[in-house]
Amino acid sequence: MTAISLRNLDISYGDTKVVREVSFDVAEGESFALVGESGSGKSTVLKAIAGLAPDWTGDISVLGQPRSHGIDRAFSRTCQMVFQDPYGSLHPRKPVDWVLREPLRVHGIGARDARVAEMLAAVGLDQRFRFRYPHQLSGGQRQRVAIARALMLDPKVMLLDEPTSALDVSVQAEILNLLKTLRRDQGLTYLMVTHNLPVVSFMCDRMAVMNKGRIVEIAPAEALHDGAFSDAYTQQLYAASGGAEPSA
Ligand SMILES: Nc1ncnc2c1ncn2[C@@H]1O[C@H](COP(=O)(O)OP(=O)(O)OP(=O)(O)O)[C@@H](O)[C@H]1O
Repeated sequence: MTAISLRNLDISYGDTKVVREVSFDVAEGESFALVGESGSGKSTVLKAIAGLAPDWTGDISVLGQPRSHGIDRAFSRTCQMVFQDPYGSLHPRKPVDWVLREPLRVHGIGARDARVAEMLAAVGLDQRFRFRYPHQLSGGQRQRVAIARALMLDPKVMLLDEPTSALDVSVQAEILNLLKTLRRDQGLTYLMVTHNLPVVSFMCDRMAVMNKGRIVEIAPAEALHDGAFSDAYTQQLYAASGGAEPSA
């Protein structure tokens, strides 16, 4: 089954169109990367899927469910987003326990204690972390909490926006390994934005390359082993990265 389907997606901020005619499918269970230079529109595509981009046209569907404009509760149960800066999804004055329960409260779901314990364990945090505040956590621990929060509603699709680029290199590897394990154990589909080709090589099955708001090439991640890309822009990106051997 197709997990994410985008057709002719155009996205604007005011009068400026920043994403043009973007179409691709991500299969269920697949890990798919969106790569490209800064400003090419990668994060904006994720935001539109998550309902955070105000002005878009085209078709977005997740697991066969079309996305409407604005807040879509049913949609957010199946599809959750993790941001580069985990502070974005953690309330600075609330403890981890509160942060993890919040999505359940919003959706009126019970069995909260057990779910909090289960998700903390799934991201490798001990139960004592429930009572810590975001400022008492390391960057890697904050990102683990943000991932646990995203998983609280048992989503099938995760939108990952540079989930490790704000972290130290050794912590990046830990979080990438965690994401890999969670994908396998929870049967998740990933759509991941990154500018880091080694991360694509380590984490992803396929990648779409964006340049100035458009997709210029969709290729299997294996192409990163020998740089066998058909598009000139992709070849340039590959050369600029100095190759793409896995980093973790
Ligand atoms: N809230 C906003 N208002 C106006 N323009 C925006 C807004 N957010 C992004 N843009 C513009 O949209 C374009 C695409 O931005 P986007 O963040 O999607 O790029 P990106 O490829 O994810 O870049 P990066 O890798 O730097 O995050 C850029 O020109 C950016 O300046």
